[in-house]
Amino acid sequence: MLYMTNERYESARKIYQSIGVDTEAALDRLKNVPVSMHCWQGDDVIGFDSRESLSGGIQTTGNYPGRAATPEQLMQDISKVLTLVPGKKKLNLHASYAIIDDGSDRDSIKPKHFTRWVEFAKKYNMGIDFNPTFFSHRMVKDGLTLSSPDEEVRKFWIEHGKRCIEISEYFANETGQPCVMNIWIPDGYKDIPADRLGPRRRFKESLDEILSIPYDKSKVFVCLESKVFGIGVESYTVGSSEFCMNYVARAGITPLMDNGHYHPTEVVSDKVSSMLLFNDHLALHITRPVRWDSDHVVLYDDETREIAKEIVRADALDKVFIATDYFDASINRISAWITGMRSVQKALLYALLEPELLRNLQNEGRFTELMAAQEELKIMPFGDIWQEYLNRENVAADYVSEVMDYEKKVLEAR
Ligand SMILES: C[C@H](O)[C@H](O)[C@@H](O)C(=O)CO
Ligand SMILES: [Mn+2]
Repeated sequence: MLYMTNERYESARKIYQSIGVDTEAALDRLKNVPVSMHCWQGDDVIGFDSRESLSGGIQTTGNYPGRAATPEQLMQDISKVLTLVPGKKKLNLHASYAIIDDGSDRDSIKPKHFTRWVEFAKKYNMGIDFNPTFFSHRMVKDGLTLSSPDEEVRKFWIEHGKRCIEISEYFANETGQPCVMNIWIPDGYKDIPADRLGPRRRFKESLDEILSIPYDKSKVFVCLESKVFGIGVESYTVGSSEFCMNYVARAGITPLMDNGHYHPTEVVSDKVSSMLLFNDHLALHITRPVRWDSDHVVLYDDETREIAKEIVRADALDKVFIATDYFDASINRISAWITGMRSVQKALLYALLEPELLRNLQNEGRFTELMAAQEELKIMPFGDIWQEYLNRENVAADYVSEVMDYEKKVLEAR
């Protein structure tokens, strides 16, 4: 890896200054933007409660050695990742990562099943975000949870949702940071359904029941995540985009957009501005969809940059809850985490370094110059500013050798 000196930063700073961009302001802002890191990259979304195989139309492919199989191993791996990711982080947990020793099930989990996660988060000054887990469980019947025609099934999952709100509030109280609690259900049908309204009506009523419990809305931000289709659930998804957008608008909760959950030519970057005009907050799951898969490791690619640009241009870094969501078991999982987290942060830095000039060119109808300027920006000395950020955060640029060393010493011994 190339070693870059401070002189390179100084030179890059001046180049950005010449187009009206303050790199110091960008670096100061970036280090305070929380990115919520999903815990489920470390163990292929298996969790510690039911230990059932992964269901819900999502799939982790690959068999790279070293998967975290216990809470201790997962915490150990996350600790390693945290040393190699700069900036402010939150920890994003699924309910299936409860540490249970008393036979409790998902409809009866309690804050006490997460005390070790709270201790862990506090150690690293992290807030915790949370997700009820409506998959990989015996009470998923015919692929359905909150929309099931079976009342017993619905009741079970409604209780799960309620318990998760209580746990979210506990996380917020313990960490002193708000908890973003995201509801996503996998419910849907592989083939053409005979009734599309019924499941959606039942889902709506179930959500109403979950949200009927009192909770502090300044501490817990309940979100609803839509999806277009899942693996084996190709024809009909109960929690479609239209359903979720209408529901959040009516219930006053927060929309969550996962950029792997739309038709392949739709882009979330184009949706951010519309959502921000009508919502106080917007939550994002940043991922990288590839053909049928919604969950490849996030890269520093065009769409990730475009999403970041839209957030920054709208001056919405305080309104958008940014989280990662992907899982890859075909490569070193620690590296997958770091690559994805750093990619989001690089995209945010790129966005923070965008000159105001671009907007002016658009408003003045100078589209030829706008296109040329956007192309030129791509070859600005961005890498030197990123390197400076890593230096200031005391994080090594070359994470791969550290990860390989960890693989040899820790992962291979599992
Ligand atoms: C673990 C899931 O990926 C996650 O909770 C959900 O957000 C999703 O994106 C399902 O496709
Ligand atoms: Mn998601």
